[in-house]
Amino acid sequence: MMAETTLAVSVWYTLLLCLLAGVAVLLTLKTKSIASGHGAGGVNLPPGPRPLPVMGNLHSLLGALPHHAMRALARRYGDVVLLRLGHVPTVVVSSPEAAREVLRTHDAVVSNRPLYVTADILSYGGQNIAFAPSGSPHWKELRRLCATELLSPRRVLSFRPIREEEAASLVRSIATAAASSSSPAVVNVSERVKVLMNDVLMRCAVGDRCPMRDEYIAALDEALRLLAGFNLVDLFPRSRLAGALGAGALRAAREVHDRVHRIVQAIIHDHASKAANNDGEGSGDDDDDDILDVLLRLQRDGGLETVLTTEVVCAVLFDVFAAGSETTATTTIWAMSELAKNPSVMQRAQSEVRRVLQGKTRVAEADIQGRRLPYLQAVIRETLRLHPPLPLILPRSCAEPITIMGHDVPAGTTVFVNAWAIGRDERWWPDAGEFKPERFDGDGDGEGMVDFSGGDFRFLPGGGGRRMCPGLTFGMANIEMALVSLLYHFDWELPGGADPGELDMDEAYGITARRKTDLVLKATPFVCPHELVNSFPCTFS
Ligand code: HEM
Repeated sequence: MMAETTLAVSVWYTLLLCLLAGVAVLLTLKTKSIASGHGAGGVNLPPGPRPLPVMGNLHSLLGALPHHAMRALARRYGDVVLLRLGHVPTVVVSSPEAAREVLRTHDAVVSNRPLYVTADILSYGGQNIAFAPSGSPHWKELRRLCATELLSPRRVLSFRPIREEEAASLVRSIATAAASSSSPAVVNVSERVKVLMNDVLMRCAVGDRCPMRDEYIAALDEALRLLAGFNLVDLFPRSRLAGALGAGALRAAREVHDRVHRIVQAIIHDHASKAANNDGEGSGDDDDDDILDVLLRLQRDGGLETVLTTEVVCAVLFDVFAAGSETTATTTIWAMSELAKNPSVMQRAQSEVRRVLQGKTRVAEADIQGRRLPYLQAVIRETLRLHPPLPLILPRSCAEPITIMGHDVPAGTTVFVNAWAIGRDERWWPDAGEFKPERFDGDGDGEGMVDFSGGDFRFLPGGGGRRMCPGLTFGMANIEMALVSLLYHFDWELPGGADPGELDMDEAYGITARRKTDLVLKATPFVCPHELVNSFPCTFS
């Protein structure tokens, strides 16, 4: 349903763009070419395609996903390309050197996000972590809280039982489905993994007891769709016509925002009354606290650089859920897709997992911690190289004029780092299009664990610099637990004897690069989950 709506919007939008292009050509308005790379007054602008009047270079992005179209432009014009998307001057960088200049050399100047009209509504006017101005005490305090409280290694560890329980429940449901059919179960892996990650994130964020969970998830899904950008009101913020034509997106953003806000307020109210019943002590044990418990405690205690109003609490919860669930589900689904497409890699990953967990009937995190599964970790990294869930990381905005690779970039320009294109570039990754986890495997013939904490600019799944993702440790723990559980308990193959090499790997349009079609695989139980050991026969090695 949502995919259909998105498609309808894109078709409508494409038609509108074509109309605008037609009008522009008919009027034959003269425009200044920026392809030469020289702007007025001897400014050395980055090269790029010639913009049309009104729409700028939007037509250059038509017919392909934005990160694909941007890679094609980089191949033609170079690693730093200037575009005008509607009214918005935009630079796209597509090499590690250029990314280093954005994320390290000019980090302080390029660390704000452009606050599009829809993002402004959905982020409570930039009061959340992802859209707050980077120099502000508010953002600094929220980032500090992420590091020390909300997403700290200790907090991530404290969510271990939630990860284990939810992964076990996924395994149980697949095993039960397999038991009820005479042949291996056909499993919609995409749907199951999305539910798993939604449930894990929801429990970590607001606890078990959220009666409005499904409604909240649906509203957040809609919010993510709107946040994908490329709405008329975002591209033409100064145009009254675009304002009128794009009023629907604005209305939808306000409506979703109100819905999310109402639900979170009710959840907060529920938490607050439970805390009151516990004499204000939350759960009583800091390690049992969910993220909302922590935020409410900090709100009560005060003494922060910023005031945690209810709006700020809602905005931070929005961040945690919206940023955390989609990225981890998308990565897990792509990892399973690549493994299904590359059976020898699947076999090697499964052998490692089954050797380490031999004799167990359920996956406990304590058994897989540390470097016990180096090949599986290499599989996750290789997945993130080929399928970074945020292919253009998140947009940055240039506060002052800067120079990138010798090109002048004016203040106010939106900057995209095409992490997807960099990860697939033969110049830095031999056999770039192939799924070869060995390149990340310190024990194999690869170069070992490439740093993915933003220090190696060939590999930027979590972005870099001061705005780098604060949730990577949390995300990786969720992804690893899901993959280990799926690989340990089941053998997987494509249904109907389909050729693995033919598996559809197309991406859908959106803020994240998810699969276009659901991943559907055949699951044959290999190790029975604990609760079902005596219920039906499983294959044991
Ligand atoms: C594999 C999992 C994940 C990936 C690949 C990922 C990727 C990213 C990327 C590329 C950015 C933009 C960074 C930049 O502009 O340089 C980002 C920002 C962010 N991520 Fe993640 N993320 C993941 C998981 C999570 C999780 C689990 C959470 C929280 C529960 C989270 C919370 C955030 C937040 C709050 C920001 C905004 C940071 C800021 O603007 O200061 N992420 N993430």
